Order: sequence, then structure tokens, then C-alpha cells
Amino acid sequence: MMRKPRPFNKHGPRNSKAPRLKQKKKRDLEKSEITVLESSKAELDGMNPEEIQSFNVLPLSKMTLKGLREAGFSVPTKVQRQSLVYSLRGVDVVAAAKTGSGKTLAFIVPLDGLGVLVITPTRELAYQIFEVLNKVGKEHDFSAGLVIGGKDLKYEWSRISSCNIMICTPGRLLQHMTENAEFVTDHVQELPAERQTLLFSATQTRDVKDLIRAGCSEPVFCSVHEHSKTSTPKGLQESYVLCSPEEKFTFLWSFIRHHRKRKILVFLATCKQVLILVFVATCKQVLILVFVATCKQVLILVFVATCKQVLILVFVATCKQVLILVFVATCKQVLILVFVATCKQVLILVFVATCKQVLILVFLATCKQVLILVFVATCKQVLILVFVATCKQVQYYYNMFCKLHPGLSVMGLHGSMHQLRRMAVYDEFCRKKNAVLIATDVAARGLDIPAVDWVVQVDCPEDVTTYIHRVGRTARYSCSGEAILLLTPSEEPAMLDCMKAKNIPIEKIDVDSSKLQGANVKMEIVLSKYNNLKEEAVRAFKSYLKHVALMRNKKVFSVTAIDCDAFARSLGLVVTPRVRFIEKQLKQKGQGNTATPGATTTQHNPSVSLKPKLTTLDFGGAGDSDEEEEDFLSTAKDQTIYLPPEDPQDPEAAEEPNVTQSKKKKPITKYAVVKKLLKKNLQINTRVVFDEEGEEILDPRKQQISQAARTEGEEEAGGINIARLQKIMSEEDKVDKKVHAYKQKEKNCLKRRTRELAREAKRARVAQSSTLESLPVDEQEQLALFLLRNKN
Ligand SMILES: Nc1ncnc2c1ncn2[C@@H]1O[C@H](COP(=O)(O)OP(=O)(O)OP(=O)(O)O)[C@@H](O)[C@H]1O
Repeated sequence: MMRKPRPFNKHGPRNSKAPRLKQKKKRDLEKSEITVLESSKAELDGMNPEEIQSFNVLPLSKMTLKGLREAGFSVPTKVQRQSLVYSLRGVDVVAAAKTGSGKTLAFIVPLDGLGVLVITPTRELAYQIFEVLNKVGKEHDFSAGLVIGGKDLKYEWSRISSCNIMICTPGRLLQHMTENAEFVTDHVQELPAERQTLLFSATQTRDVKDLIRAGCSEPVFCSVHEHSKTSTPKGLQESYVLCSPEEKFTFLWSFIRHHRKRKILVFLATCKQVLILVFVATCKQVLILVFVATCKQVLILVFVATCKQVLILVFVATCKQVLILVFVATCKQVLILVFVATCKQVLILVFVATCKQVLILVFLATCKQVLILVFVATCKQVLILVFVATCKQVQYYYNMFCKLHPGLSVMGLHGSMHQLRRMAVYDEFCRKKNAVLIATDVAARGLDIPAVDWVVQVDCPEDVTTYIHRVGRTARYSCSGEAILLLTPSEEPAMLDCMKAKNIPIEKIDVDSSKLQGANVKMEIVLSKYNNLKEEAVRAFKSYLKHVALMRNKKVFSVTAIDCDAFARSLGLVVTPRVRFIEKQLKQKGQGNTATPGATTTQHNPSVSLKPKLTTLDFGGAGDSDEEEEDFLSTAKDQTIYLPPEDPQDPEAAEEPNVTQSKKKKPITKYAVVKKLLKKNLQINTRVVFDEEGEEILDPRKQQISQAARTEGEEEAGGINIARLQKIMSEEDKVDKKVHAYKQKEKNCLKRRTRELAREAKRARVAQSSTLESLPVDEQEQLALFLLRNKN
């Protein structure tokens, strides 16, 4: 929550007249400014958006203009120009513009603070908008609130109603609307008749349903890049690689290893007449230059070389008198320079080299008299954003990479993380210059991390819209960037068709498989050491299969096209975890087939190994529960799993034994027994003890939870309240002490009773024996003492 604090002095709120007068003066000034702005809004009618070259020409308040200036925004972008001329007039606007084109500012600038509700799809995006609002609107007196899940709900309760601007995610807003009695919801549940709605997206449709949902009335459409040839930003280079699921981890590992920061400089110079050479070379792939120059008097060389991939320069120059060399080289991937120069008198060298990945320089110079060297070499660091399909994959990939040490700092971001951790990871990644962030689609929409160089989509996006948002995390505003998509052979044709239809310029690239570095052995070693990581691997495996099975577009996604065994191995698992929902599907399919006489009852796909195997392990406890699997199937009512049509002609299919019809008796598992009992609705008896008055005697051991803890459990968790937790802890402590005392008492009682019994038994034995001599000496002594004591 952002609230401007009320002015205080040491006696409480300030009450002197001076500040009030100052405030009145400020309000009067504001009123007069609003009147001027209202009248100048009419000028917007005849304004040509393309002619707006500065925010200053727009009817904006001095405070907004100051905020924009200080945040470094002076010239509005296309979407800002086109939408502001309408939104500042109070008209509803529906705008579509490519990712990174400045839509956030386009809807923040017109916010007047009377009562604004900003709804965004993800928490990170809400947080980012809140930050931009704080920056641009810092001169204003509005109060703004960030209302997102994962924060303390009760803390927000009383404060939320006093906010002028509320930036929220839909879930949290709904939670306040239903649970918060102090939240005045009239204007949210029933939107005021006089309102303005702005709808901004990178993938806007003119779908009437969308507009109705957003509550737009007669909106103005600003489709900024409607006539653009592509749907993705200009500076973005897009490519895809054909890669089966089992090769994905290896690809990602090799990709990250390849982008480690490597700068190798070997430099050696000693110091003792005219050739002028100006050399300009540009090359897209590989530029190899071997340069040998000898000169007696003056040798001047100006050398400019740019290359996209590999630039190798071997340079040998000898000169007797003056050797001047200006060298500028930029290369995206590998720059290797071997430089040998000898000169008797003056050697001046200005050397500037920038390289994104690997820069190797071996430099040897000898000069007898003057040697001046200006040397600047930078090897650009990279920020890589990796998208995978599920939270569990993020978790596993992140932890595994941390153990494998790829040479780059790795981070993970997904929706199941605690909100504070999510924000910390996001902030840290924004600050880093050389890192990898593995994320789910929570990072796909709206996030503005300006320096992202690569977007790697390890798992195919759900649809083209998601693809556009994901790749839009790079090449933002005026920057350039690259995006790579991994497509499995079964996903490739249909996905490419969808992309073509949406004007996505994507090129296929081949990967030299000999250069891929596998990490399987290392992974297996790590998994054998860390059991929890193995469980994570199983969860990642299952969650990916579930994800693929749940995808709507069955032309693109096919779970049966996945080689489960190979995929499990690629994650470092020695045995393939059992995936019950696929088996179930195959079983159902098999049973269905039996009804059709003559039909082939087997389901076989050569690349599929979904049948239960002897080597298959059931990680039920460690992985997702069966219930979860059933839930997932039942909730996905419209999302049935696609099984390829059977081919009765397939000879292999005919030979394959039908697993589902196998007569082998299933082993009875504990799970099956419990399931059976639950079906019968059997209840286990409970023992209740009553005292003489008929009151139930409660067993203190079963009352081990304090009242405070009980009510806490019943309350909805809305973040962590340290004070409340401390109170609960102290009460719990008291209960624990009581229970301990009770147990101790019982223990002592038992000991005493055992001793008494032993003594009685001894006495009985003495009575039976005729003489005391028949007893051992120590027992004789004890008995004598006992008799003496009783006698007294
Ligand atoms: N007028 C401007 N001048 C300079 N930079 C700007 C301007 N407007 C926006 N930017 C910068 O452009 C970048 C992208 O802006 P923004 O996040 O608003 O894009 P977007 O269109 O909302 O992207 P997405 O569709 O991904 O959400 C930001 O870093 C922002 O600071």
C-alpha cells in the first residue's frame, strides 16, 4: 500500500493554520489547473497523433509532466500518441500494440485518481505497473494500493477503501469483494454509469465478448501495428529447433553452458616507417582473416570488422619506424584475435572489441622506443529467460541446474512460490547482467525486464498468443533480442501453421548434435545422492505429461507421441515413473474396443512406451497422488486425452499383448484396500470415557493444540502475521508443558507400581521357601531390612 503520511508534529497531527492555508492554496491552484486542462481537451479533437513529438503538447498536469520528465520519458511512443488523444478526452479505448511498445505508460498517464481500478493478469505485472505509477505519479497526492494475492489480507482490509487507485489481480479483488466487510464494493460490483474503460493488450481481438467483459461502451480502436508485416517486435530474431522431449534438457544445458561469460586475454608487449590500410569487413557467419604486413617506415592500419558468429583474426605486422593501429571488432558469438606486432620506434594501438559470448585475444607486441596502447574489450553478458510448462518442472530444473553448476547464476519463478520470494526473484533478475531465469507463464505477460537477450521456450506454448507474449519479454522498446522455440516432431507441423496464420517470422535452425553436451551421468549421480531431488524429477516428469494431455489443441499436443522411458532418462531417472492416467486411458480405450467385435484391441505406437513395464516404479507417495490424477481428469471435462486412431493394418499392433485385458492378477495394495473401505463407508469406532457425573473425560494428549492454534487453523491464511504467530507459539508452549507434566506423572506412577509388584512377588517367594538361606545374599539383606522396617 502506498499512502502519503499525514503531517505530524510531536503532539500528534499538526493543527496550526499555516499548513491548512498552504493546502487551500494548493487546492485552488489545482482547481484552476483542472479548468485550464478541461478547456484545452477540446484541442485534442483536431490533433494528429503522428505530430505529437512530446508529452508537453498534451493537456497533462504539471505534476504528471514533471513525473514523466524525471522518469526519462519525453517522446511518446506510437501507442501512447494514438491512444492518449482519445483517452484524455474520456473516451473508452481498446488498444492493441506489439509487446514492449509502451502500453503501460499509455494507460497510466490518463489516470486522474478519482477512483481507478487497474486489473492485470499476474501479480508480477501488477507490481510492475505499481512501480511505474509510483515513478510517474510521485508528484501527485493520490493514494495507490497494490492488491495482489500472497499478501496480508487483513492488513489490506481497512486501507483498501481509502485508495484512489487500486492495482489488482482478479482473484484478490474478488476475495475482498466477498470477504471484506469494510470494502465498499458498490462501485466495483456495479460499475458506475459514468466511467471510462481502457483495454490494452499485445494480442487484442475485436471480439465483442471481450469488450462486453471489459465493460466498454462504443470504444475507439487503436490497432497500432495493424499494418505491420509481423506480430512480433522488429528487433526480434525468431527461430525454432526440432527437438524431442528427451533431448530438451540436454539442449537447455548446452545452451546455458554455451552462454557462460568467457573472456580470455593473453597479452605480451615489448617496445624498440609508411603503409596505410583501411579495412572494413562485415560478415554474418564466419570471418577468418589472416593479415601479414611488413613495412620499413610508417604502417597505419584502421580495421573495422563486425561479424555475427565467429570472427578469427590472425595479424602479424612488423614495421621499422611508426606503426599505428586502430582496431574495432564486434562479434556476437566468438571473437578470437591473435596479434603479433614488432616496431622499432613508435607503436600506437587503439583496440576496441566487443563480443557477446567468447572473446579470446592473444597479443604480442615489441617496440624499441614508444609503445602506446589503448585497449578496451568487453564481452557482453547475457540474460536468458527460459519458459517451461509447469511449476514442478521449474522447481526441478532450477534445483538440478544449481547442483550441476552451469557457470551462470540460475533462478526459478513460478506461481506456487511464496509471493515475497516471487518478488525477490523478479527484482534480482532485473538487477542481474548475466543470469538465467527458468519460469512458467507467470513471467510471460507484461513483464518489463529491459536487458533480456534470449527467450528460450523449452516447452511449446499453449497457443500463438502465449508465444507472442513469451517472446515479447525480449526486444523491448528499441532493444534487440533473440527467441528460440523447441518443437517436438509431433508439435511442429500444426504449430507452424498456427504461427504462419498470425504472421510470425520464424526460421528453422539445425543444431549440431555433436556439440550438445549431455549431463545425464552427472544428473544420475546427483539424483542418487539427493532423494528429494529424485522426487522432484518424478513430479516434473508427471506434470509435463499431464500438461501435454490437458492441452486443448490436440493437433499440436499429443501425449502418446512422447517416449516416456527416454523422457524419464533425460531427467536423470533410472526407472520410468508410472503414469496412471495414461494407463487408465489406454485401459478404457481397450475396454471400449472389446465391445466391437473384430476390432483390434491393442493400442500401439512404435514411439510410445506407455504400457506398464517390469522396471516401472510407482512413486505414488513422492509424486502426485492418485487423487490428484483423478481430479485432473475429472476437472478436464472437455479435455479428453487424444489417442491416435488405431491402425488395424499395423502388424506390430497385432503382436503386442493387450495389457488391459491381461488375466494376470493384480497385487492387492494398501491403497486398494483403503479405497474399498472408503467405498463401503465404514467408520472406525472411537472410545469415549465418562466420569461419574456423566461428563466426557478428555484425554489431554489429544488436546495438544491450543485454542489460539485451533482458531488460526480455521481462519483463512492471508499471509504471515508475526505477532499472531508469536501469541500462538506461547500458548502452544503452555499446552506442551502441561502434556509433558501429565506424561511424566503417568510414567512415575507406572514405575512405582512396577516396583511394588516386584516386592510383593519377592515376599510371596520367601513365604514359599522354607529357609532364608535358600535366597541369594543381597535378597536376604533386603528382606531383613524390609522385615525390620515393618516390625517397627
Ligand atoms: N515514451 C517512452 N520513452 C522511452 N521509453 C519508453 C516510453 N514508453 C515506454 N518506454 C519503455 O519501453 C519499455 C516497454 O514498455 P511497456 O512495459 O509499457 O511495454 P508494453 O507494451 O506494456 O509491453 P507488454 O505488451 O509486454 O506488456 C519499458 O522499459 C518502458 O520504460
